[in-house]
Amino acid sequence: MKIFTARQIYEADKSTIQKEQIKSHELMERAATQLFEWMHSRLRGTQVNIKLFCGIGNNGGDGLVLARKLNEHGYSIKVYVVNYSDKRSEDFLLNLERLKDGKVWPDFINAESDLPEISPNDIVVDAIFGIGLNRAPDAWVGNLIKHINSSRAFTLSVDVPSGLPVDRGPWEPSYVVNSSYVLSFQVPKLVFFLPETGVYVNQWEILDIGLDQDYMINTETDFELIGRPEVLPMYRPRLKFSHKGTYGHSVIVGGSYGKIGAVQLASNACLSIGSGLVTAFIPKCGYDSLQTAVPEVMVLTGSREKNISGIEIPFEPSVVGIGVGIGQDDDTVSAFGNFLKRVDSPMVIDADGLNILSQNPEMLKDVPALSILTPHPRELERLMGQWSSDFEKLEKAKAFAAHYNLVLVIKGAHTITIYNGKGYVNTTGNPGMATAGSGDVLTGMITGLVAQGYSSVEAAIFGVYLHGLAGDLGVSSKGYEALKASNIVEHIGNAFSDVFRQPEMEQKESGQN
Ligand SMILES: NC(=O)C1=CN([C@@H]2O[C@H](COP(=O)(O)OP(=O)(O)OC[C@H]3O[C@@H](n4cnc5c(N)ncnc54)[C@H](O)[C@@H]3O)[C@@H](O)[C@H]2O)[C@@H](O)CC1
Ligand SMILES: Nc1ncnc2c1ncn2[C@@H]1O[C@H](COP(=O)(O)OP(=O)(O)O)[C@@H](O)[C@H]1O
Ligand SMILES: [K+]
Repeated sequence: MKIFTARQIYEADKSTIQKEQIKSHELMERAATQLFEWMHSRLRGTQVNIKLFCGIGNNGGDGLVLARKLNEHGYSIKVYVVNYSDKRSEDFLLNLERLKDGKVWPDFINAESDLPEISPNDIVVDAIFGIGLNRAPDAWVGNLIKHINSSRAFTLSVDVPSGLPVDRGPWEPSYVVNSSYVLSFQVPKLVFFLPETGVYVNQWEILDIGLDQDYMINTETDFELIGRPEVLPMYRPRLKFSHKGTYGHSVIVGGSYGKIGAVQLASNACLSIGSGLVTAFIPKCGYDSLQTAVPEVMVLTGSREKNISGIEIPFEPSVVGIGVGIGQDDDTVSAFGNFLKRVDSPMVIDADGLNILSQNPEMLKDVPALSILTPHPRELERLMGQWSSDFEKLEKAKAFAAHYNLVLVIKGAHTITIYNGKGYVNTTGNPGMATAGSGDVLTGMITGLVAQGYSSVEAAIFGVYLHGLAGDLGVSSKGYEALKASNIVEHIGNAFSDVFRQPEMEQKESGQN
């Protein structure tokens, strides 16, 4: 699913109005009807106090239409107009009159007003700012937002949490509504998925308001949300007359004394995702344990006992995944540098492999084109320097990936794969996966997909998706705290099956942060 910028959403809006020959207030009515139906189908007339905070633009207009409909259906509502500017939008004004026609009289809040009482049992509708926010809210509006946040009432945000700009980080983090639930029009917004701004969104759902499909289909976006519909077409079915050679021979290079488990996890994951053959290249000390732990994996050892000082692979691997548990011994660093010079097919580089590149940036030019680098945020910072916001991080990552012609997998709660100027935002995974070794599993999975003939970018996107899904399935039996990286490996097969499961009903895009 494409992720549009605010500018593109306004264009889609305009295009819809032109094509359908409708007025903008009719589109607002359509959007707010969706909001109403969402609430009504859940509340079914429950007599709870609903407090609607409406700005003076179109987001506020949506809130006023919703208020009118709730009132018509007998809900107990109170409307507050947050009067932050004189420039009221036409559709806001039209709907203010319509609301008054229904005998609902909003309270107008300005800088001098007392803060209205909000009980934890109320439902707050947050329609103060939408995607039109273009500067920091004034201090008094910010204080109102803080007041809403401290009320502990269930807070339903219209389109976006108020105070959260959609194309940059917030000016003042405490002036952003902490939404319990965001009902976002037509398309998800990138900020829902970034670590700095995703924290304002507990759960989100898309409401289809029928924006112009031609525009949506034909407009290129810089980011895409990756769910089941996006990965299904990537799947390469296994062929009846295939054999293990059909699915590639992966080599996992890594490990050092005390960190052989990383290679065990990666090579086990590599097998479980379907690589025909897997060989691990490790220092001598890991031989017995690895052979015992994963008998299906072949093991090659270097000449040293505790770390790798030279990498010799006596056959042509389909792909190499390198770096997990490898350490940064001087001899390992030079072995890694020499190896890079000798290999020219794409590889997967993780963990200390990335740290070695950061310490020795001259090696970057030897990384084969289309290699996949899988840094967590600290490793990414070492690779490309600091950033001041998530948006800057993404721009820097795009430039870095383009400069070296690489695929960059930025790991996190919503892992983002960067390639060729685009970002692919993953939707699977959970905080149970914040556990030792889960990154090693991902390295093995992506390596195993490349071995089977997936392109680098597909292997990264599909591997990240399956990894998160395996983690989600693991959590359903283990719980968040007890989930271990090896449980993720155990669920790789179930993750494949889940991709092909027929959804019980037509899937709506929604998510939980
Ligand atoms: N494009 C769509 O798909 C649709 C959008 N609609 C709604 O329209 C919203 C966008 O409405 P608007 O463009 O009117 O913008 P907003 O309602 O988000 O903001 C209102 C106006 O306030 C001003 N403003 C921005 N930051 C401010 C600040 N810090 N202090 C004071 N004033 C500030 C701006 O001039 C802005 O246009 C969407 O979020 C959505 O809720 C719906 O009505 C219908 C369809
Ligand atoms: N809160 C979270 N939500 C979803 N996925 C997560 C979360 N925390 C970590 N992960 C995933 O777990 C993996 C952790 O990788 P990494 O930090 O390299 O671990 P390690 O070095 O221990 O193997 C990444 O794929 C990341 O996306
Ligand atoms: K809002």
